[in-house]
Amino acid sequence: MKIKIGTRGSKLALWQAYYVRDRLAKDGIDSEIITIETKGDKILDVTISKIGSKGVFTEEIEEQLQSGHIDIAVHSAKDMPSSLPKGFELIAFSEREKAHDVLVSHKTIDLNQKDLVLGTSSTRRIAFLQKHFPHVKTVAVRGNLQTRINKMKDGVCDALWLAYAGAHRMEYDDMIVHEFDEKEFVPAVGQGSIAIEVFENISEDKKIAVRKAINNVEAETCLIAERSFLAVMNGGCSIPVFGRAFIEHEALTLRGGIISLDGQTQVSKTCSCTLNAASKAGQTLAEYVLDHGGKEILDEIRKQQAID
Ligand SMILES: NCc1[nH]cc(CCC(=O)O)c1CC(=O)O
Repeated sequence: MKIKIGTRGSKLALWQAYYVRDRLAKDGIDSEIITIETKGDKILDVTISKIGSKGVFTEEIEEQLQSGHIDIAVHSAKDMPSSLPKGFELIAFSEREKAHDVLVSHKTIDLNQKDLVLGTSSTRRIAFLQKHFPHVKTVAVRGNLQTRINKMKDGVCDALWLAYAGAHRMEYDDMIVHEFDEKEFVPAVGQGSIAIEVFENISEDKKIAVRKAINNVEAETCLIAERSFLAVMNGGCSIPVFGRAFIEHEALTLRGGIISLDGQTQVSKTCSCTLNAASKAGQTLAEYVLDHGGKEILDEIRKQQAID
């Protein structure tokens, strides 16, 4: 059996693809990596929230899955929309890296510093910043991590606000100058996990083998909770929705919510449930958040984004 692995061509995407290749190799499965360029890689001059459409990093890859040119696609779980086009499915989630956010810089950073500028285009991060450090400015810095680091060194910003997982995988540990507490700066749904996507035409043999080699049941259970939360919140990547589940003592805890773009209003809640109730817990949590002010925040954001 040989598995054709599709991936984006960025260094982080390739890291993830190599990780998957190595896991498959441990099970004696041969594989080949095929890189695919996506809209999200090509359009670098506007923020992702302005490109707007869901799946800017996934569409071209899904075409290759559908045509059978690749068997599986490797993604950052965080980049995956909560509902996939018909016939597509996530069949495995890798063991999770630490899910929190960090600041990466070539100099020391003091978040209380007046004229500080942070590089991020994530609405979730900008909203959290407005809430906790309203004096700090942000600037959108797009491109792969290496490009962003170079732009920062050129003076575009003082530090980049990144997922620890990406910074660590790209070996920028030495440049991590601040670690955000994930209880307050709750990560995006899926952050730190790698997801395997397939199309329904894949053979059952391949599907079982890939799942066995890659899937981590704990991560999968957490991702089921987070993604069912996201599905009900109906948030694309341009909505400041956050969600993070973890497992402790055989119970699942899920924290999730939404924050207004100006950081003034946040609706969030933490709940616990048994492991087999993960999907239901995500749904119930989202319904709670929407009913307790989340719906108004979402409507307001949609109105603003329609004007932009
Ligand atoms: N938004 C793009 C993206 N998708 C996944 C990661 C990081 C790695 C991960 O969480 O899997 C990043 C960069 C970032 O947010 O810093």
